Amino acid sequence: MGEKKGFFSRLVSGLTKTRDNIVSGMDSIFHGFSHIDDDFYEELEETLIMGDLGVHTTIEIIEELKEKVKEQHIKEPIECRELLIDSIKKQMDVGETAYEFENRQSVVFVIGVNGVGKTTTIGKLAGKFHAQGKKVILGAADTFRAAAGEQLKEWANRAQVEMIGGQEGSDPAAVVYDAVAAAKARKADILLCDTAGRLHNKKNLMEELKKINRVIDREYPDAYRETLVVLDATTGQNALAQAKEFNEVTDITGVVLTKMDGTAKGGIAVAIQSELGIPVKYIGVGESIDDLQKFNADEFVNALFYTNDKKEYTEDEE
Ligand SMILES: Nc1nc2c(ncn2[C@@H]2O[C@H](COP(=O)(O)OP(=O)(O)OP(=O)(O)O)[C@@H](O)[C@H]2O)c(=O)[nH]1
Repeated sequence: MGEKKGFFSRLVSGLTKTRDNIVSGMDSIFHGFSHIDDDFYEELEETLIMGDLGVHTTIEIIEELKEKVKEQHIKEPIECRELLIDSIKKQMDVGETAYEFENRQSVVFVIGVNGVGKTTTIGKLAGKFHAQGKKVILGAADTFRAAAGEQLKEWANRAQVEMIGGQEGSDPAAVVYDAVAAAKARKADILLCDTAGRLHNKKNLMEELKKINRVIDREYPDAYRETLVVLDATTGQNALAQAKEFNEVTDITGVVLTKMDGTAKGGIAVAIQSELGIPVKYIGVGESIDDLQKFNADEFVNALFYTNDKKEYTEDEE
């Protein structure tokens, strides 16, 4: 394995396509227009929407830009660049992102539809926490899909953590009950539960999550709760729609955005934080166990727009 690059430079290289999609388009508008007019705003708007920032967020960003241009008597299109960057950061502001569950005795529910990278993400999280010396248990409560348990077991082995459950067709709440018993018996720090992600039947999903929650209320009341929804960044607006639907079913405390390596649709991170007010807590940047990073909105925007700035950010856990 090659030497690990710093967080910032890895982000910079991983976001190449997203940058090409959003920033290059914007920069050619800034340079292509000689003055600020309606066409200029329209083209910018189109670029941001095409860049997956979301219609609602884009409109707010453009409105804010128009106000600032007026207030500050700005004449040159290029002067809008910094204003736009600030505005995107402001849209993404969801306050400080809490990772309390990492340092408390906790139960983490991981939800997401098939194929988004849920199992991989759980494996990566388990590997990360295990490497930090934490005791981790995996609860294989996605019992609906055939082979989900086996796949999770492979990740449990890779991360060197114990997995409970995994039998296709068993009751998810029963798996969680067993996993909680194991977590208590082994004094686990973090219980990571793979939970189902069937969105086509929201009512059932809601009931299932409620039932699982009741088990935890009863059996493990002191455990800190975290609910992460896993979304595939390459699906763009579809990921945003999924997040909205899951948020109607349960209280999501964070998003994991997978496949950020090499996608042109990384702008979806802006839409998620802006339109849902939910922090993206981690991003997946590859298929192997250490390809998961904590997400920081300001650094993300900086990595998109200030590519020449090769600051080496290092994550404390790395
Ligand atoms: N490039 C890249 N691929 C990823 C990432 N995360 C997951 N994948 C790949 O995406 C595919 C689907 O991942 P899974 O973890 O199996 O997805 P899942 O959501 O658990 O899907 P089911 O098991 O079908 O429910 C696999 O080939 C993973 O290797 C990532 O961050 N980057």
